Amino acid sequence: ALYQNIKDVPRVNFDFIVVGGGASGSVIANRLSENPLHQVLLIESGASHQGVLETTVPYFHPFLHNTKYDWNFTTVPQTHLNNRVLDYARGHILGGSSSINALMYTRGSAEDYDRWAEVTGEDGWSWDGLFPYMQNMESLVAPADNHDTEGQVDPSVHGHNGPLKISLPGWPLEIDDRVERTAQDLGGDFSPILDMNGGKPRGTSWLQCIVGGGERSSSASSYLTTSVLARRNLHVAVNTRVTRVIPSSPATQNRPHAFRIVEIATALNPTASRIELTARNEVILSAGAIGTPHILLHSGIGNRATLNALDIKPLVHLPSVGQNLTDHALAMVVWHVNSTTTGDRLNNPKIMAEALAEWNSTRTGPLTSIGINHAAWLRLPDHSPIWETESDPSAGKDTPHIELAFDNSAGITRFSGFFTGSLLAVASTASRGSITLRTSNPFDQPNIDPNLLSSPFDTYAILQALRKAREFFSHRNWNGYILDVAAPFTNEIIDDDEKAVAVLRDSVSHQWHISGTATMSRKGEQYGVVNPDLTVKDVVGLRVVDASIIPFIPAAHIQFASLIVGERGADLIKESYN
Ligand SMILES: Cc1cc2nc3c(=O)[nH]c(=O)nc-3n(C[C@H](O)[C@H](O)[C@H](O)COP(=O)(O)OP(=O)(O)OC[C@H]3O[C@@H](n4cnc5c(N)ncnc54)[C@H](O)[C@@H]3O)c2cc1C
Repeated sequence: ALYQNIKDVPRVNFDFIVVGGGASGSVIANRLSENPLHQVLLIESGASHQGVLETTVPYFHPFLHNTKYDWNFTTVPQTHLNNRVLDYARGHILGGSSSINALMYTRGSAEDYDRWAEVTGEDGWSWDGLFPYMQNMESLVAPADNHDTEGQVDPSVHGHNGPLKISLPGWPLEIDDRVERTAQDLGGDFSPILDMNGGKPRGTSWLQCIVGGGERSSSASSYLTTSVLARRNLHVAVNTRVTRVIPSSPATQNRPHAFRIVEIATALNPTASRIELTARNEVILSAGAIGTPHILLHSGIGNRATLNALDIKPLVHLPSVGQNLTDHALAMVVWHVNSTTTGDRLNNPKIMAEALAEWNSTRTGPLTSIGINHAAWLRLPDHSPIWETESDPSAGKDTPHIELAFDNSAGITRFSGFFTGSLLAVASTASRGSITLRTSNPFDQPNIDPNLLSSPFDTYAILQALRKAREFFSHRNWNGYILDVAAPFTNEIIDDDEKAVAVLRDSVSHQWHISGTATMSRKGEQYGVVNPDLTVKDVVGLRVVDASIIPFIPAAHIQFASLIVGERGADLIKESYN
């Protein structure tokens, strides 16, 4: 059942306590409670997703930022972005960031996951090892407009019976045909491919979205459905913050600390009284790549010296907690267009009201989409000058360095006028940042430092993404449609390395793909936070299952990766207890 307050949860002995009901945590809670003998408690700091319109209407995703459904984090000043402080949205709601994200469904390359297997020495993390979970996880369903998707997706690489609904965009854009023709005519790295999610994403293809029947398929709406919530052995408490995990038995000479107790604030404020609950088997941290290291550090699991400096008693010296933070740098370039019917027309309240009425009555129309129907995943050429000084951060030759996603509007920047352009992202990231504590109060946000564009590779790659987008939209297929490039860019700026990089440093943000802050590594390895089975190193009774454990970020939007970590993580836990 779902409880609004932890105090309402009937006192049962929980076998598993899952902290955080986000993309990964919802999967864990579902899969572990499939066994009626397992008593599972899921604790989520945010509210329930049920009845929140903005989480259901795909087009409304940006409207969830800076609301109570967002943790409303900010980064530390970004040294390589002219010291700008960036907003850092994270879902504060059941389903976590999967309830507020931009719904793009991308897996990355097979090589991305094969690299996970290589660094952990555990074949189960390879693409082939994960493939059965991909099939079990998804249902590829019809797009909202029911159009024929032949030639737009490869059904053989997708699942058809899983909880997560994915589909092709259900609202055609006036640029679709030009995008397709331009990819074909330019060829080379832009060449069309059937499905970016088949393991070899390089090229241009139709985007898949985490949408079914015109609605968002968050991990809450897909894995925590009414019937799952009705399981007698699954207890979900929302509006409940975990502050720490606490040793249930102290370390001795031959036995490490056991961390099976969670400390919980009885209300969402720092002075609220705390209660403790104990898991018979395990506590599973799924609080996301900010929340999980935050909890670990407050629990005394982290770098001994920095914990001491904050007067937090260090219990387990794991200096990698909070390190290795990886995100994708993101920018956008748009052109004015000779049209008044781009996605920007939805900024007109009357047109928006009509679109909402359509969505309400039939779950069709523009609001079923995110306004992006295609993406291109490109590599920098082998002869690129960057290789003289920088090594290749990608997982291999089938793995892209940059992403362009073609938007028939000014996208999330939403200035007035009519536009078409592209998101620009560094898909294989070289920069690394960190999460560290500011204070010993678990209610204070940590220092979040994605350290964007700290690597010359990332800076070079986002510049090349900008130029590739210009190349794409300069093709004659766009004659008569594309007009001038919009501010802050001009053609002169795009052509000039120094000027373009200066503008990028003023406009780049992150792609909300924070990961890697409790990374997995081989058993016995010096660095890393969790073992390949996701148990926390040097303790018992505690695992991490969320985007924190990702050792190298895939060249993709990473909800897929977070879900697959949840699916395999659940299986690893089941193996230990069945
Ligand atoms: C704005 C935005 C846009 C994005 N766009 C895309 C996209 O288009 N495609 C894509 O694939 N990915 C996208 N992502 C990324 C994707 O959503 C995340 O990578 C993924 O959700 C991470 O999963 P997670 O389980 O690690 O963390 P989350 O999904 O963030 O879940 C963590 C959960 O833990 C809870 N929690 C944290 N701390 C505590 C605590 N102390 N006590 C109790 N509960 C706690 C949180 O409230 C949250 O529910 C986007 C993310 C955002 C924020």
